[in-house]
Amino acid sequence: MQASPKRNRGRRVAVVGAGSWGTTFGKVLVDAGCEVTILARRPEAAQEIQVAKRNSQYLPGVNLPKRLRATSDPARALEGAEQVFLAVPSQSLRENLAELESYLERESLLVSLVKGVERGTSMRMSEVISDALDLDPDRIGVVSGPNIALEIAKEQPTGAVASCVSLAAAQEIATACSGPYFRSYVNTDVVGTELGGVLKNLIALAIGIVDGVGYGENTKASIITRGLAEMTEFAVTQGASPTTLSGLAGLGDLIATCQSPLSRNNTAGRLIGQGFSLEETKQQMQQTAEGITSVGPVLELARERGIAMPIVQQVQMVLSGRMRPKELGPHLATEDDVPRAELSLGIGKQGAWRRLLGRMKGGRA
Ligand SMILES: NC(=O)c1ccc[n+]([C@@H]2O[C@H](COP(=O)([O-])OP(=O)(O)OC[C@H]3O[C@@H](n4cnc5c(N)ncnc54)[C@H](O)[C@@H]3O)[C@@H](O)[C@H]2O)c1
Ligand SMILES: O=P(O)(O)OC[C@H](O)CO
Repeated sequence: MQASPKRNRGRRVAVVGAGSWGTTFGKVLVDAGCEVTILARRPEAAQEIQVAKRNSQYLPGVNLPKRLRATSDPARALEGAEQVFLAVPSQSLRENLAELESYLERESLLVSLVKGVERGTSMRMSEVISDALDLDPDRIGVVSGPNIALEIAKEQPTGAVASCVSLAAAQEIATACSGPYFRSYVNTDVVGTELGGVLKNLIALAIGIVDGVGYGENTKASIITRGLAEMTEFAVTQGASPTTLSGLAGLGDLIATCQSPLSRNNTAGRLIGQGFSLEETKQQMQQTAEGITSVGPVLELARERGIAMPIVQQVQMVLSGRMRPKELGPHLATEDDVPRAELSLGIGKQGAWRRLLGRMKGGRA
């Protein structure tokens, strides 16, 4: 299916959040042919996008499309919007939803662009949406992939995955956000698509840390490779399909985030690796680095499922000052320090890879 702006003619959508991703995604949707209004928290931000077609704080030097509208009035932003894309920091999604609830159209799809989990509940964002708005899962979608905002704002081509338990809804979402430089594929694995985006941030923090220390490509390649195994085992125990983790929303995003100096998670890790404290790092960063808040809830879920995540665990220890950055590496030894087969992390009797391999041996996978 060749995406064409014509397919989206008359399709009204809204984007909540006028930061780097919300603004960029608004442009993606306009260039895909949709009628788009961004809901900005600050009236001045809405005014700058609406009038000057700029977002100088988050996307310096980028000219936004003339047809992109912005407002700070939720009623105007959400009126007639058949899809509402959410691009606010994960820890603020619930409060944003509470403010928006009374303005949402009855049939609208809610689509998370957010790559974090909620502290306190450890919920993924689709779960937060469902919990906060009591929506059926077939009205909740996710878009995720190797999507560094500034590159896309400059119209550099990329792909993403639009996911919903309803394939028809996933296709509607993918159609809305497929245009000349942004191509969306579909799947129905919301858990895997969402967790790919959450977990790659944690591995990107690790990469930033070792980069800041001055370690080279062997260390980084080992962390990326073992990090993907760790991501996959975790996601599969949460109900994801392993194939999603080897697609755009998993491996694809992992590569982009670990390689790009534009990544905020990678940048935050690098500052910590260079010797800045977590507090100093947060002060220097003017934007959202979701991995910093996701690391605790992810490790909590991992503990509940009886799986270990050695790299993520080390990231948490470095962030909390319990491990020196230069000690972080692909330390994949388990407590008993027994060498393991490469494919299996060999952790926990219920390890997902172990089950998967068992099924493969039995000819069922
Ligand atoms: N920037 C990217 O390249 C990119 C790409 C894909 C996904 N994402 C994800 O999108 C989400 C948003 O990221 P971003 O890069 O746009 O962040 P950002 O820091 O650039 O912008 C966040 C926006 O949310 C708004 N906001 C609304 N309520 C808020 C509140 N209570 N507290 C703080 N801010 C509030 C801010 O005003 C701001 O406009 C994150 O989960 C991120 O992981 C970002
Ligand atoms: O800048 P980051 O680290 O939040 O990463 C941005 C996107 O998630 C990359 O796909």
